[in-house]
Amino acid sequence: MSDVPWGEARRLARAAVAPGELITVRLGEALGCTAADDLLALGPVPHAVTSAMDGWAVAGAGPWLVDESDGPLEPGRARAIVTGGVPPEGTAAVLPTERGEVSGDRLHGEAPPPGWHLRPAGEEAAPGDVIVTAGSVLTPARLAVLATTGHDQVAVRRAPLVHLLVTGDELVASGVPQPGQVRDVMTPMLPPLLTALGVRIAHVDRVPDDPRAVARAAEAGDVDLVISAGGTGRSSADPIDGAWAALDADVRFRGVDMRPGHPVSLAVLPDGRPWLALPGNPLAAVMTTLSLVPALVAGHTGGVPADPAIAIAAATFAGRAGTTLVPAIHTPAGVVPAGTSRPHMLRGLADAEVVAIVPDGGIEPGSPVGVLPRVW
Ligand SMILES: Nc1nc2c(c(=O)[nH]1)N[C@H]1C(S)=C(S)[C@@H](COP(=O)(O)OP(=O)(O)OC[C@H]3O[C@@H](n4cnc5c(N)ncnc54)[C@H](O)[C@@H]3O)O[C@H]1N2
Ligand code: MOO
Repeated sequence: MSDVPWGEARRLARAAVAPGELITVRLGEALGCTAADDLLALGPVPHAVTSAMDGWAVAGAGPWLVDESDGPLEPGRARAIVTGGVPPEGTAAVLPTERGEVSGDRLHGEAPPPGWHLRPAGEEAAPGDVIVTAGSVLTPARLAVLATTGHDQVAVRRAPLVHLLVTGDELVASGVPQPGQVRDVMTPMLPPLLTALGVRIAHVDRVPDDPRAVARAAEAGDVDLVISAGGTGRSSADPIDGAWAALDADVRFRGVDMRPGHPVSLAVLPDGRPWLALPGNPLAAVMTTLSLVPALVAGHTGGVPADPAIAIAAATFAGRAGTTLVPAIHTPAGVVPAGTSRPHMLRGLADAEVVAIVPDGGIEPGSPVGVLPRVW
């Protein structure tokens, strides 16, 4: 099986995941879920004409007689109003508190232009406007928009539950590693990184480099996705191939034409759960996570993985064959490589603000380049 192109790997990843269960949740429980349908405004926002200022609703020319009644406002009259208040019928404009002065029973001030500080009904949304499109992740601002337009509950799909397996007999969890040992960076780094990309971490397990142990660990756990780190190679110490063979997994790709990270592979277990196998080199694990996890999440939630943003290169980004992912930083002239970014190194990534997606042949200064936003 030869390496698949980067874009094709993202399509295959999205297609490998069946949509998750459709549920209805109250707004307070919907954060991070994905809207299953287009959501429409249930009423106009604002619901009526409202005042944008504390002050007085006025009608006709001033000075105005300050009126404390409830009925329509007659010309030559003013009535106190607060921000968001519904002005009485007949209001021509709102005079803010700081623009008027009351002496006796009269309000003095410059006549406001008609409609001043009056918000029209439905200015933000008319009933039936699509306010959140199907497939959108429900962020705090989207939940607020749903609340203002009258929603109490929404039909959603939850973020996928993930079982993370970290392989590597050489790994140690604390202290300065001795020769032959490697400090485990995946266990502290991947769960928050994956969470930022829209998954829920159900379990994190360190497993030995033994195909049967890895297969057993992957079978346990009621989750939507399995993600493993390490062991994708072909040596006897690499357990992923053996675990997939033992579980009769359907391999969708074995390797992607990307650097770093070309050994990344994807299979689907007989019970339908996809398993993304990240390579063990730490920067390769992050670059493959950034490349493919959003596509898996989109498959589960019915969303669409965001396209890379576009930045301008302010330096040469050397491209190897296929797609090269390069940690980069912003400068006033554009993005430049972050440095110290070999596949086994994380210092460049730690300082990076974006990851540049460099096509075959590289990018010259002044050219646009796709970038992925920081979640690391
Ligand atoms: N003969 C070949 N050897 C290698 C190839 C190849 O094509 N042919 N590809 C290289 C590339 S590229 C990568 S990436 C790695 C992929 O290796 P594995 O997925 O099998 O990962 P490991 O062998 O388990 O680990 C590789 C490297 O990363 C360190 N590692 C692993 N897990 C962790 C962790 N949790 N924290 C910190 N460091 C970790 C591990 O100790 C190894 O040094 O294969 C290359 N070799
Ligand atoms: O995927 Mo590997 O990083 O190119 O070390």
